[in-house]
Amino acid sequence: MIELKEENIEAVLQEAIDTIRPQSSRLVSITKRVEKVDTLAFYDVAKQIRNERLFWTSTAEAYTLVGAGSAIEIIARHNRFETAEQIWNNLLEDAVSNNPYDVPGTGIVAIGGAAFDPEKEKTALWANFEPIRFTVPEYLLTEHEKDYYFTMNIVVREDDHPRQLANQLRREERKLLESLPKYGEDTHIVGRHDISPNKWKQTVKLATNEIQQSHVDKIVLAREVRLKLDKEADSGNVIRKLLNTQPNSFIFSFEQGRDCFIGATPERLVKIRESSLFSTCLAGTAPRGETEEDDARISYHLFHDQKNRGEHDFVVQMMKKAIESYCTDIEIPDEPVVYPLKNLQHLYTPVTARLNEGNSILDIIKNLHPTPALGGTPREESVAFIREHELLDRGWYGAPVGWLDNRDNGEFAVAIRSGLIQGNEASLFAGCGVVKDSDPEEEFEETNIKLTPMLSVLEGEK
Ligand SMILES: C=C(O[C@@H]1C=C(C(=O)O)C=C[C@H]1O)C(=O)O
Ligand SMILES: [Mg+2]
Repeated sequence: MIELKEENIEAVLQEAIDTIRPQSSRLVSITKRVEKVDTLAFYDVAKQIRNERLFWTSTAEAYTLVGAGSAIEIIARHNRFETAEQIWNNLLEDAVSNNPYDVPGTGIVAIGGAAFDPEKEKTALWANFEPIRFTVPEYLLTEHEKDYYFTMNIVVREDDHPRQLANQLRREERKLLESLPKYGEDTHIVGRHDISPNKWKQTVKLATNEIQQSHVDKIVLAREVRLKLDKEADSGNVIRKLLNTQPNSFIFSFEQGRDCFIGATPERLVKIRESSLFSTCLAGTAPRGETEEDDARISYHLFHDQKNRGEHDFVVQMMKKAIESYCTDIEIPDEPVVYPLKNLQHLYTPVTARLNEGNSILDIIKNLHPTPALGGTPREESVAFIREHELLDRGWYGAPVGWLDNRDNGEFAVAIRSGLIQGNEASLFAGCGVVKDSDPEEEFEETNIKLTPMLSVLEGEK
């Protein structure tokens, strides 16, 4: 990759075009620091110029990425992680980057996600979501420690005119950066259809039988709820409400035309910064209490409950084993803590480690996904059970979503507490870890509380 230090867009484009290989194209990326921008206003106005929008925020760190349009798409079907990595590396080799800032998530950044299980038959619901897909947005806004950066990614060809391109970029930049926040209307739920609750409970029973009779220890089973809304949902407004109601979460949106996969997940899969690795084990669930006392009592119970501790421990053990092969200095506390969210609380164990050289974030995701928090343990058997018995196409639900940049930074979360919105309809998803002594009614109730965050924003609360 060529790194340029040139302020003038036209000159950067000219130089990239002058040195292009004949009959080829090349990515040019230009980053600058800008005044404070309202990230939701940027997201909102983006829909006027492109029909693809992306949003990612880590609320705990006030870190946000907002993307508009798509300069490059990385799509892979077979050997999806390796293929995506190869396309990404080839792209970077020939790209021109003009980014004077050493800030994670600026410059050439690919944002995207993957399907939970590419071997499960895909239904029409997820037609627009590939087994793996990353987008390098045409326009990217990065908020990092209260500073704002704007990146333009342009694919140039040898017969392009730098001045024309630069003029268009400046026009669209002005539009994106100078808009005022404006939100779409709230929706209300006018129809709800839980897909086959009784059959789902029978599948939980089947899973507990399987666990009791075989060497399988845990199987995560999810279900789907179909909603009808009184109007088309505005994803910017949904994001705003998730930001208001779901602290300690990763709030994400992947929108293409009428399809929008959106959610607020508390579960980090992996974060890489300067070869430090951060991950989390999150499994074991209880509701929040009505009063402080009640809440403390529930939390105490969750912490001491053998069934939940078992569910959690399978994730910790797997995580330990998985990262040992590519990390040193691994630190995992012996006991979880209780992690409170707005509608529920989880058992939570943080993981930190130092990443050995030569491992990319895509290698790690490939190794970790699915953890026993979303698949089960052992991995192959539990995923095979899900593939055979679960009554839905998970699509991107339960799978990694996030971003990586050209300086080996990146972060991925597990896409739970989420839904696929399509105009005035939506599918929400929630699952839970089934272990040997799981009770189908209780697990069903657990999925209900996990659906609450998305249900309440689609019902127009806050
Ligand atoms: C599968 C989901 O959540 C997972 C299952 C949990 C559990 O069963 O206790 C807890 C957190 C997540 O690991 C979901 O929210 O859909
Ligand atoms: Mg559970």
